[in-house]
Amino acid sequence: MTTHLSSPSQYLDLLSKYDTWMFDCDGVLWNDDHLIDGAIEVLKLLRTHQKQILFVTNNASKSRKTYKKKFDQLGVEAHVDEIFGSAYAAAVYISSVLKLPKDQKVYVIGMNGLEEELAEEGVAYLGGTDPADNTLSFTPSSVFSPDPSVSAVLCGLDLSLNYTKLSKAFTYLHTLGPKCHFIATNLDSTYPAKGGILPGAGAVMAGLRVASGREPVCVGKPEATMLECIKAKHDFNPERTIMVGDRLNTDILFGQRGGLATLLVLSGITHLEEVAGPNPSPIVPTYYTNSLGDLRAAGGSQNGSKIGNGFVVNGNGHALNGNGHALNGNGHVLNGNGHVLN
Ligand SMILES: C[C@H](OP(=O)(O)O)C(=O)O
Ligand SMILES: [Mg+2]
Repeated sequence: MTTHLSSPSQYLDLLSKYDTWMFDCDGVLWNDDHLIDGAIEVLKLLRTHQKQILFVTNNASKSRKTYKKKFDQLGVEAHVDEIFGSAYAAAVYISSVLKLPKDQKVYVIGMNGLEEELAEEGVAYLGGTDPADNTLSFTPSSVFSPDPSVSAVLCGLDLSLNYTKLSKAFTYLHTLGPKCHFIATNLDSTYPAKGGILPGAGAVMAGLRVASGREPVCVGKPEATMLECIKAKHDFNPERTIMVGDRLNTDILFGQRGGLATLLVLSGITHLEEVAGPNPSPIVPTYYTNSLGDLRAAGGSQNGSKIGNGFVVNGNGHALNGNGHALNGNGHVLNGNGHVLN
């Protein structure tokens, strides 16, 4: 059973319940470079309450360092060691879980964020943003001769996807068979962009999955690898940790599998009907609300200020009714001492 958050006291309750707040990025903090209204204020509110903040994104287009620049540009306080992306998770997986021998290489379908994280982890790679692979001209007669040192194919969001990359990645998977690891940064079918949605990493690698007949190992949400990367760097109590996301089959499932509470926001991929019915998803978040900005109500917003859901709140964070009387979480009118008026 999920709880729809709608009153200041419910948001306040969330603040007291959880010490560690893990945030998905696309669809929660921003859509492309368009900040979600109130996101900055809520993150500041959480930091003033000494909450542990972590960012957990499936978007493999940027490295942690490049994400830090995006946070800075958007005015969102974030520290590199708080940022976990699927590009980082993929590099750690290859170096520390697969323990790919140093003389072996990874063929990459992906962007420079993925290459930066592989390089940081000392993983040799080819493909990716190499100009020789980023060409639209292809000679179908010639199947290229694979690099004998390649023993893994890694696929992530690639805005420059083309047939050359697809055919090279396929050739490694097809000729080497099970000896060639097939790894996906994430399988998101789409991602939220300003004004709509666009094909995600899952769509980028669909052709490779069909042609090779193989399913990749996914390192991004909802899989555990990302949480293992976080645990390797940060201590936190799962029982007092909440994962905030916009996609049920990645963010919310990731939280559930990690034993975390989950808060779904409707500012990205998921629509209200998928959580409130009439035919809700079997993936049920602990809580849901319209947008991260709704949590401003937990901060004792300035008297009379509007918050998410259209509530006007007083200085104690209590919503006001049409006559300016404060209400509790159940909508009962409170007296000046916060007691319910009979
Ligand atoms: C949508 C996803 O990013 P996230 O929502 O995990 O930040 C992605 O860009 O594939
Ligand atoms: Mg998202």
